Amino acid sequence: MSEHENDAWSAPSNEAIVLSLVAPAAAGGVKPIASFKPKYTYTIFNDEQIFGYQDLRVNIQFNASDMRPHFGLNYSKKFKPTGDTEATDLKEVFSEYLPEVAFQKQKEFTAAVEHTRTDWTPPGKLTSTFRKEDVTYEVWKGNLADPAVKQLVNRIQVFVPLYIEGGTYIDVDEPESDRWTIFFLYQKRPVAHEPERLSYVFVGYSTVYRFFLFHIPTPLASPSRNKSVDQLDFTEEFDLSSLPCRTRISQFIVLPPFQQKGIGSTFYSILFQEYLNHAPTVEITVEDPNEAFDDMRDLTDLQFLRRLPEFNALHIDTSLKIDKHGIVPRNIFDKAAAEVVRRTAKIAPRQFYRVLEMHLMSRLPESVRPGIVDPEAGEAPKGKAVTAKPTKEQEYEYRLWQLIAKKRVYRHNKELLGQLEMPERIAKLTETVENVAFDYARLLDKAERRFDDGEEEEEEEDDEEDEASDVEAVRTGNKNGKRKADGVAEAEDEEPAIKRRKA
Ligand SMILES: CC(=O)SCCNC(=O)CCNC(=O)[C@H](O)C(C)(C)COP(=O)(O)OP(=O)(O)OC[C@H]1O[C@@H](n2cnc3c(N)ncnc32)[C@H](O)[C@@H]1OP(=O)(O)O
Repeated sequence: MSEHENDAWSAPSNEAIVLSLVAPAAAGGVKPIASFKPKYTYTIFNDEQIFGYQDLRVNIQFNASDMRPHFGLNYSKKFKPTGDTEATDLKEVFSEYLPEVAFQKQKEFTAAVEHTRTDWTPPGKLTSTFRKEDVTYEVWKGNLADPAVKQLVNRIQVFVPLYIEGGTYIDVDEPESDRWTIFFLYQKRPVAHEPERLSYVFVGYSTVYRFFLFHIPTPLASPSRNKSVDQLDFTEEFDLSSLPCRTRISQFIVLPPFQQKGIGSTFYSILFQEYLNHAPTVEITVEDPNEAFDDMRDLTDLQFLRRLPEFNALHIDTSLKIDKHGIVPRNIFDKAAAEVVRRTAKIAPRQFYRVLEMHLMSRLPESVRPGIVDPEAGEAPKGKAVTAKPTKEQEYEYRLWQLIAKKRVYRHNKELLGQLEMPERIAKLTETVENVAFDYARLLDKAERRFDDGEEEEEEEDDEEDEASDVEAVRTGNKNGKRKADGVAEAEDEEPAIKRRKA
């Protein structure tokens, strides 16, 4: 087949697939509430192209409440098989991603939507309610071992490959499925033809996994955690869920129609609060976050930490004297006090110390505080007031801040650094810390704009100190992605790799 003919029968899958949330219509049948396109389809279709149809539309409808899916196809012409070439069997392709119920007849789907129980509620337990723009949202929490939770997860997992780059399905049948907690986020909106009645509309969800901690960190947060697994008496009956654990947010999705409204940030804060109050959780981590999630998390963590007086009390000790050619002092800020805040806040070390750096940077005198300047483009600082020339003391404070950042960046990239010659290292570290500062300035600017507009009122390392001086460097650096800016994308924490199994 010629390239031209091939093109005539190919459709971009990101365009051809249309997802929609539907609800019962007043006059019978179903009506769409929201329609949206996938972001990624490369794990499903080579080159994100579907072969064999003209005017193709793949309609994946979901009953907005229980998320029962329906798979439908529309096209004007289908390619007639020639030799080994035939149209992609779309039903077969999607049967790997959608549960069987999706392939029932449209009539059956419509009847099921029409007959959704009026008292239907999401599975699990209602844990939180909040309002945004006069709309009520509810967060429901359930365990994957609950069949109703499992059924709903099976229906919505298709959003993972469609919206999370590199995201994989969770194995709903794994023997220890009870280690998964699922948070469902729903909107409650009035039914069009019965305004006094409210119905549920699915907005997003998050999956959270519990890792048992085999080594209990010190100091212990409470005497009840004063056990390691070796010390437990397995002849006694005990509740495994009471063991100290690290809680990891694995997948987190807000569907496109609900994005950019502050809903994701609120949902994340609710999850975070849930585990702050959960005694066995020692640390809350996130699995392989992307940049959008990182931004949302940085701003939310910063806002949360700034509410803690002990965090606000952390400062750069400008009385410290540093020797240009000596080692970096240990206590440019009070490390012991910071560690107490970190453990109380249950934030993983790398995330906590990044947010602390960002906060300390925001407290630098304006004359030396990095602004939103692209160090590569050499732009002028955006919106930065023209300030007086910094004093020597101010410059010294800024140098101390740089040392904090350089030390952390260096430590996280030690192996790579070892491969560079000293002059190259110095240059790379300096450049990377400039990029980190640029990224912090970008985030602080967002934080200022977001938290000043009243939006929030709606809401209810190892001990080893390296002796790196500030003349050392990292190999990689990317000005916009902080993970890249910090060099190697290292794991946020260390834990047994027992979770991911593709269904
Ligand atoms: C661990 C993981 O799973 S990583 C993968 C994360 N998930 C994905 O990438 C899946 C697809 N994407 C999503 O699900 C969502 O986009 C998320 C979860 C990343 C973010 O959710 P959202 O609800 O859009 O977040 P939220 O609205 O709080 O913040 C996003 C933006 O809206 C802005 N915003 C915040 N509040 C408001 C508001 N009230 N009005 C308008 N905009 C707002 C924020 O400042 C932010 O701006 P930015 O894009 O410049 O950073």
